[in-house]
Amino acid sequence: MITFKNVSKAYKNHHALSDINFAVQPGSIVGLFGPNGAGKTTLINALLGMIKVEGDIEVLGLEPFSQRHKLMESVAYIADVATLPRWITAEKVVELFEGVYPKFNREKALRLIATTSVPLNKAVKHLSKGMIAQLHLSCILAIEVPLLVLDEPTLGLDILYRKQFYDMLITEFYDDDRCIIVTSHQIDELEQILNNVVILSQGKMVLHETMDNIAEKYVAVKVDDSNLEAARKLNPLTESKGLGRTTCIYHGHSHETLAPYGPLSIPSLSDIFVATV
Ligand SMILES: Nc1ncnc2c1ncn2[C@@H]1O[C@H](COP(=O)(O)OP(=O)(O)OP(=O)(O)O)[C@@H](O)[C@H]1O
Repeated sequence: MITFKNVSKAYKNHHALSDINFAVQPGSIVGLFGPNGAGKTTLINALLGMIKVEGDIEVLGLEPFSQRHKLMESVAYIADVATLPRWITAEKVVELFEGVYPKFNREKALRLIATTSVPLNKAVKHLSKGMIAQLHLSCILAIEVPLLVLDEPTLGLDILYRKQFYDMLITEFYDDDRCIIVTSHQIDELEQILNNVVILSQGKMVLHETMDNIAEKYVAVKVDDSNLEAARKLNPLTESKGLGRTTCIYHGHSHETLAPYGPLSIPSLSDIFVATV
């Protein structure tokens, strides 16, 4: 669905993206992570044809920059859920989405809104932030496009709404023919729903793996302090100190090689993030 070949973007002397290569298949839910300034928004802007870049990008068979108008018929892009015009009613928000997105399914949106506590006749400014998020989310999930791009969608929402957001994304939007790209700084919350991970650092792609490969290639070992010197000889990516034990993250060693140094586990995505960035 998406192919990036040798994609770079420079602003004056600063490389916001450097030689990015990756491909995304239908059915992918891709987590796009990176520290502040890593290039995530630039990558999304390139993907949506909002900026001109060096290299080749193909999204749904189109070249985004020159064919953006056509591409936008098949893409929904949402940054920051819970930012809707405050002066219109919830019902008018549904109309607004219908006007903006050709593939908006009004009946689905109304059905999803009916499962929330959002009253259709109330102005957005009279709804709580959580209700606004539910309203926005119900509308987003009713856009029937193959590609959904979410840039920090749950910013400012509490943990319950964030969880509900991701649950609904899977149950109400996802299927094998669609693709979701989502950026967030809350890495571990997304871990359960992703099947692909891209990590950027200083404009470079430092990791692009399926979640299955990550579970195979990365191992966390709780090493007793008495074993630490020996464990260090295997070049852990990171070490984090605990009481009497140090957790070392390794890449590319077999479980047999690492087992003598302590109990093994799959590292969390945030541990891998820290280790790679
Ligand atoms: N229009 C622009 N002009 C000049 N520099 C820019 C422009 N847009 C982005 N940059 C620079 O490119 C780099 C990548 O920025 P980008 O916004 O893509 O990062 P990000 O990963 O989305 O960061 P954050 O997590 O903070 O939103 C940054 O150093 C930024 O200052």
